[in-house]
Amino acid sequence: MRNMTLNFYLRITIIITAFLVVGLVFLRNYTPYRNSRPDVPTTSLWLAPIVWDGTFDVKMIDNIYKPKNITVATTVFALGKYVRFLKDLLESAEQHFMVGYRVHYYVFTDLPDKVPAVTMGEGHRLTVIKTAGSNRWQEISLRRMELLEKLIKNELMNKVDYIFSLDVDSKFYSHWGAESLGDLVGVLHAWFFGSYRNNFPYERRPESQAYIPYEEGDYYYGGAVIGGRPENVYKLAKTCRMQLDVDRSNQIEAAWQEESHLNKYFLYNKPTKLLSPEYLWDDTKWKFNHMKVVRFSQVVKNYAEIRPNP
Ligand SMILES: CC(=O)N[C@H]1[C@@H](OP(=O)(O)OP(=O)(O)OC[C@H]2O[C@@H](n3ccc(=O)[nH]c3=O)[C@H](O)[C@@H]2O)O[C@H](CO)[C@H](O)[C@@H]1O
Ligand SMILES: [Mn+2]
Repeated sequence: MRNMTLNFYLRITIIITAFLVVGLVFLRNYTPYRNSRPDVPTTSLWLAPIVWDGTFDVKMIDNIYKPKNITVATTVFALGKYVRFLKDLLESAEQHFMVGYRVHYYVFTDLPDKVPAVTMGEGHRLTVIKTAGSNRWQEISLRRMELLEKLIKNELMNKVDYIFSLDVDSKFYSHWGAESLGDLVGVLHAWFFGSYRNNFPYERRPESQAYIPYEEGDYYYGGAVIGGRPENVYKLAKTCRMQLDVDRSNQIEAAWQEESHLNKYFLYNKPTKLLSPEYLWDDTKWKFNHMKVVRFSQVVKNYAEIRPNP
């Protein structure tokens, strides 16, 4: 008799435990309101989403964006020896970048013959734009703002839905889709994410238009990824170009060229969407636990060998 009661209580306990376990698993996996990434900030202080793996559902995102039939223009600058990065960048982009959406790459180069023939996926195409080279890498990097401004004004405005400008010395390693789209998009620089703002390498000389005082600043944004709607990217590129012009006439060049001006711009014109360092990693960097996936990364390069000047 005593054994039977014990058995009975044991069974009840097993059944209740089973219900609890199933319930907890259900809550963890199926509650749409759970915070799936408690280990990282997923919004900025102005409530712009910060895109991390686990914070979005690709299928839901595609259901929203696919019917819109959008076109994403993507600019890449490959001047001088940097043309060698095009092959890997474009081939990996064709595997991972905006697959299933219309993409129009614009490759700016002084060496059009060296642009590799890469097979484009459906709806993807590429236009080469011949551009003058320079013997200063700083000049090449910062002139991107001016050329982007012109391209948008002459070609892209009212024609494409979104724009990305990407560094060429990079490679895609994993999915980069419509979750990255927004009105104005910036990326959190891998090396400075989580760092105190007085450590950010903003331009600190008040004589420069890119100046940011130590007590200001939200994030340090990478210059390698800029995105958004054409009218917003146009305003950004034009403003940065004008600030670069003022600096030039005052014979001052910001610490990190157009990246410094971009950071100043984003301080006063907050991006509406922030991409986590998953979208701009660095192949040389040690990975933290919160980095579940690397989508796009700067490849290892020998600066002395590849750049036209030190
Ligand atoms: C990861 C990241 O955020 N990188 C930024 C950083 O250093 P980086 O070390 O990434 O700069 P970089 O040498 O890659 O130059 C930026 C880009 O300019 C182009 N280029 C440069 C030199 C050259 O000879 N030919 C050529 O085509 C190319 O598209 C390259 O990707 O700071 C730069 C400005 O100082 C830019 O803001 C970069 O975007
Ligand atoms: Mn780069």
